[in-house]
Amino acid sequence: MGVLDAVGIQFCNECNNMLYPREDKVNRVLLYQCRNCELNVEAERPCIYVNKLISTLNEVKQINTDVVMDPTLPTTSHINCPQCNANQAVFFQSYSTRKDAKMNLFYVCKICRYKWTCSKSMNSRLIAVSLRSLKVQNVSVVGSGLMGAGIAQVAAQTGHNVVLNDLNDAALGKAQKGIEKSLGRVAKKMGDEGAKFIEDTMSRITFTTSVEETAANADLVVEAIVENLAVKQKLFADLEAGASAKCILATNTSSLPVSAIGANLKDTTRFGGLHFFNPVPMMKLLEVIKANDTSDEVFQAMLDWGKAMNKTTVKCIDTPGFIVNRLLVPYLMEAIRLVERGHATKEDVDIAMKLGAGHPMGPLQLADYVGLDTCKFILDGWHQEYPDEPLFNPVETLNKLNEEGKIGMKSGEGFYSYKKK
Ligand SMILES: CCCCCCC[C@H](O)CC(=O)SCCNC(=O)CCNC(=O)[C@H](O)C(C)(C)COP(=O)([O-])OP(=O)([O-])OC[C@H]1O[C@@H](n2cnc3c(N)ncnc32)[C@H](O)[C@@H]1OP(=O)([O-])[O-]
Ligand SMILES: NC(=O)c1ccc[n+]([C@@H]2O[C@H](COP(=O)([O-])OP(=O)(O)OC[C@H]3O[C@@H](n4cnc5c(N)ncnc54)[C@H](O)[C@@H]3O)[C@@H](O)[C@H]2O)c1
Repeated sequence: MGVLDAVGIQFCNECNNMLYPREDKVNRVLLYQCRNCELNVEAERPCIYVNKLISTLNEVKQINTDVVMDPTLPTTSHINCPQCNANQAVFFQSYSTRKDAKMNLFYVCKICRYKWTCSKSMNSRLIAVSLRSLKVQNVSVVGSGLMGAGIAQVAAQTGHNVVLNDLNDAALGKAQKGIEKSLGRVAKKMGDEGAKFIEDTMSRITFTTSVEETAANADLVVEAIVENLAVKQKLFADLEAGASAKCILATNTSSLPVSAIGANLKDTTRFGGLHFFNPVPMMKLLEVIKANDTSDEVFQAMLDWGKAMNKTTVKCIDTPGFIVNRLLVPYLMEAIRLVERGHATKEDVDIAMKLGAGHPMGPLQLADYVGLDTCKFILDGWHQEYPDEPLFNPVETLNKLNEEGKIGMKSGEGFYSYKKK
């Protein structure tokens, strides 16, 4: 872009008009001020990017695609990119000196950086939605394993500032490599913009072993550590001690009661469940769980954040397995029982469910993918809790494979072998 005056564009929370940056010279801080109402707020960051546009026929060409990194700009998930179809675009209004010029909105895709414009017809709704989702900007993720790394990656991809926490540097190093690898798979579909996309995304993630640093500036903390009630409860006590009063605390548990995990918090209204699916970058669903005390405001903010993460959200109360796992656990276990009874081979069960029910993986493949240790852990827990429910009865083959250390893809063998030949 040529040499243009610097102006950050943000929209007013009160009346949806544009906010203008202004320097408070006495206190030396950057402010955003509305020219329509009284709103006058301190900018979250003392920095604005250049995205002023000259209203000419070539407006779109003049947009600097670096605006996707501008933390002051809203992001919409309600419009799909005409080039790559992703629904994560930053948007802003045109600046025009001509009286007769229509007000246009300009979009830049956060994924492939395609630039486009369209008229302002739908913008009130768009802006309202985006402002709500912007409430959560700083996301901390605790546990950098399979799920935590994926959640951190998607949060960073969608423009959040992310802190990723684990117990030691070895775990964080592994997570970093995993995220880079996954981003590489996404980026290879982006052509020339791919390398920059990886760099930008990685630059938004801070890796730490400090719980204090994890809690300090977070608007939302998502916990994805080991599936153990006491360990999770202790972590949340530590997080609550270091987090701001309005920080939302959420668990990604697969099988434990959400309310029990948050039971010892001083403020249980800010706590709920955010259940992601593996692999997080690919799976489009997020289950949002209202625990016993989750406030309506917190629940809405979690739903909004799910959209900002580019996931489709479904709501569920705090019931075992929520929606997906309540149906998936019996289904996977019934598939194993069917093979145990000798009614069909494991290969045929998997083919049948792929081709006959349209599933991307058959149930035994999926059990291997999830991990047979995880499957057993969930089943045993539910069997203990609900001994009269035959769907949760122990499954012999599952126990045997676990005893043999064949716990699925991650160990190289489960129902199938994944060893490189
Ligand atoms: C007792 C029971 C216990 C239940 C436990 C429940 C656990 C939990 O609570 C709930 C769950 O999560 S339940 C589990 C819920 N999960 C399910 O149900 C999963 C069901 N499975 C699926 O949806 C598909 O098989 C996959 C999406 C996994 C793979 O897709 P595919 O087509 O079969 O095979 P492909 O050839 O490999 O990949 C194709 C392309 O996809 C892309 N890509 C893939 N992974 C990526 C990543 N990590 N990053 C980035 N990109 C990734 C990539 O572009 C790749 O191309 P490339 O050229 O290779 O780079
Ligand atoms: N694997 C799945 O398919 C899946 C899907 C949805 C939800 N979940 C849930 O997500 C959570 C994590 O599962 P995962 O598969 O990512 O596990 P994982 O074993 O891959 O990762 C867990 C990570 O948490 C770290 N950790 C343990 N205690 C910690 C602590 N006190 N502080 C910081 N880090 C700690 C471990 O070092 C490890 O890196 C579990 O609650 C699980 O039920 C798993």
